[in-house]
Amino acid sequence: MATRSPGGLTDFPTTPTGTRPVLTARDVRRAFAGTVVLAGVDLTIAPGEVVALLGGSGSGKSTLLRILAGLDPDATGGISRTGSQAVVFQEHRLLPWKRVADNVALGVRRTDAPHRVAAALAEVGLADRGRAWPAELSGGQAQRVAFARALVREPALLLLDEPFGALDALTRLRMQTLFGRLHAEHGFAALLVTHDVDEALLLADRALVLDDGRIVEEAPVPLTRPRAPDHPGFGPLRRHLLGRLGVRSAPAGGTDA
Ligand SMILES: Nc1ncnc2c1ncn2[C@@H]1O[C@H](COP(=O)(O)OP(=O)(O)OP(=O)(O)O)[C@@H](O)[C@H]1O
Repeated sequence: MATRSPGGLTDFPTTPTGTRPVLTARDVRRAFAGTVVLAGVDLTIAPGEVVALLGGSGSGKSTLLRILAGLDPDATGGISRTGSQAVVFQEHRLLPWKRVADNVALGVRRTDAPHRVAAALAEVGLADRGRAWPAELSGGQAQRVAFARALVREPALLLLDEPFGALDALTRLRMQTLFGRLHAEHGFAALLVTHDVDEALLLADRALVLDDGRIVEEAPVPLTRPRAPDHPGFGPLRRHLLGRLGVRSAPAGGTDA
């Protein structure tokens, strides 16, 4: 980020529970060749909080996530982070010339790495695939490895850019369940970029809608977990969020914006 260093952001507020946020972003702006994509975005994520970022195609979700991940030096604004973070993209981004365990080990530099890599692979249900090559995995398995590579860093914040977007419907559902379990066990915070309102309602504590370069909606999702896709509490929230996304009717399922 161009304008402020993390050390200069000590005046940023605490969360409603009084804890220090894992991420605070203030007045984030980005334009490409004179076209404004982000026109001043503010965002605070509390420890353990899952925030879904919804928005139409081209609304700037991935741009914002890349900025928050520190991958866009040309953006402006202020960003403050507490703790480590890890990113999972829609594509697994595994190195094809490294075995699965070695890919996961890229996330960790400590001397107990082999033990932690094995534990992370077990957590995503791939304890026996450490010696496999990425090309030998299904799409869903490869994405599990991407999650293991992120988990092994013990992140305070996971930044997720459509992590289930390339998977078939059944695998996607399984991965959403896995995410819910990992979140319950590890307590990381997450920013989940998604097109899918139902995915946001299934996984998030709060859903944001990005439109015209700004956060135009911030809806708490105060539903108990575990949640299922047919959760009775989804209806009004789904209709509300779809309305904010400019979608009039809200058929059950298939709610991609
Ligand atoms: N490196 C770049 N150079 C030029 N324009 C870009 C660049 N990256 C993003 N954009 C533009 O910024 C806008 C927002 O893109 P972004 O990928 O952030 O949207 P998105 O909400 O993630 O979209 P989708 O849901 O379709 O992935 C788009 O108009 C896109 O063309």
